[in-house]
Amino acid sequence: GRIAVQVEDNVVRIKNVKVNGRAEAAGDCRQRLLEFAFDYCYWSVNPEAPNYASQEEVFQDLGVSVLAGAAEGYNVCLFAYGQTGSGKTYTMMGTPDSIGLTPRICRVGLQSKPEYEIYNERVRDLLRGTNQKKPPSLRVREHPEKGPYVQGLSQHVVSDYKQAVDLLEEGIANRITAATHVHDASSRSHAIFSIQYTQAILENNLPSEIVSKINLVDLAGSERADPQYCRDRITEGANINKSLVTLGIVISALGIRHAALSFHALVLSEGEGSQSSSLSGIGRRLCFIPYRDSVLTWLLKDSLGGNSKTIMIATVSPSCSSYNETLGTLRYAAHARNIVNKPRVNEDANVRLIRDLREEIDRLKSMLLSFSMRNPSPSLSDERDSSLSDMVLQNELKVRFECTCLP
Ligand SMILES: Nc1ncnc2c1ncn2[C@@H]1O[C@H](COP(=O)(O)OP(=O)(O)OP(=O)(O)O)[C@@H](O)[C@H]1O
Repeated sequence: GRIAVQVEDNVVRIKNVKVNGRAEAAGDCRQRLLEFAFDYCYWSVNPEAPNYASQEEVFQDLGVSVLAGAAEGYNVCLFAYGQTGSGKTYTMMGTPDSIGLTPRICRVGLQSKPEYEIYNERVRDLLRGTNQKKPPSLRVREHPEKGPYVQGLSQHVVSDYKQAVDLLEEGIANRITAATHVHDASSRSHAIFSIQYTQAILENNLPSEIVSKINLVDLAGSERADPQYCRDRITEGANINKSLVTLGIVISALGIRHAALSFHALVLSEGEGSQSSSLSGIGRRLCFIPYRDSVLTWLLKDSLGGNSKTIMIATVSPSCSSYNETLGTLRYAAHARNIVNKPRVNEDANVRLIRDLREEIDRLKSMLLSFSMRNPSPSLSDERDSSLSDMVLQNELKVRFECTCLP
């Protein structure tokens, strides 16, 4: 078809087909070009074009920041969303001649690698190595601190790139088989590659570990995530892809919540406290985030408004014939930009405790020193001295005990 999309720097423009092609009617104020700005925009239609973006360029912009975030100790999530055939799998996995983000990220270093898919709200382990025709579905549970996780998912330790890529290929092969078992195309399932990135470090001469999680998500085609679906429709029919609809609702709700909180902060700064507190109460009620309405959003809870640095890749077809889908995807992505996450470094709890206790010991020791300098007579300072010395001793014992608990 004709090309309806243009990319210039970080702006995507789409020709409004409802206006273009018609003579400009008097009083028709609809825009001929609809514009969306993002952090990065890539054009990959024609390799000869001067602004053609290669897989390497996308990796340098996005993959490197995923690895940098994980190295700093943050959880990171990168997910691809878009219409069927628009290039999600190409971007996330690539082809043998043009490898995508996931194998490039694996190249740099990883420790263990569960891989699973969500199909029709059921989670299946793609690396269990079972010959069963229909692999069993796994349960999703929620840990009070670590968040949602898949119970019983297999973990695979890898020591080099080849092992990682072999696992990746096994998972992709199983994903297709699993989907055909239930008479549907591969794009009807979401694949999540979860990498546990573990760094062994020495902090203050103590061995410690920083564990961060990288989730690389190749979603099913978004054409079912019609914006006209309302929450009630989710419960209708077993074949509706609940996950993508809920993802859309979660993204919108998070955007609204952020806008409501920003408005609340603005009103507060203008000194209208009582009015603003009732407003924030309404905002909270209106902005309930239905993460648990689908397995996908439940598992990605941290990546959407939680403890994670998250990148959303929206893939679109440049063709006029995909106008509605492309516009829908760009609008979803524009909503997703409003989400504010709260990432924090996953510090080893024992190491943090030891650091606090050591700081306390130093503080008590300096108190002891200044006290004995101010009171040179031993009889005066004896009592105070001994209680401070006791505290120092107790803390030193605690530090020794915590050190023995470290891995
Ligand atoms: N930027 C690109 N350059 C070259 N080929 C591409 C590009 N994007 C996609 N393709 C090719 O187009 C076809 C469809 O892409 P892909 O499988 O990645 O779509 P998808 O969005 O994952 O679809 P589905 O939702 O059905 O899984 C593939 O053959 C892929 O190799």
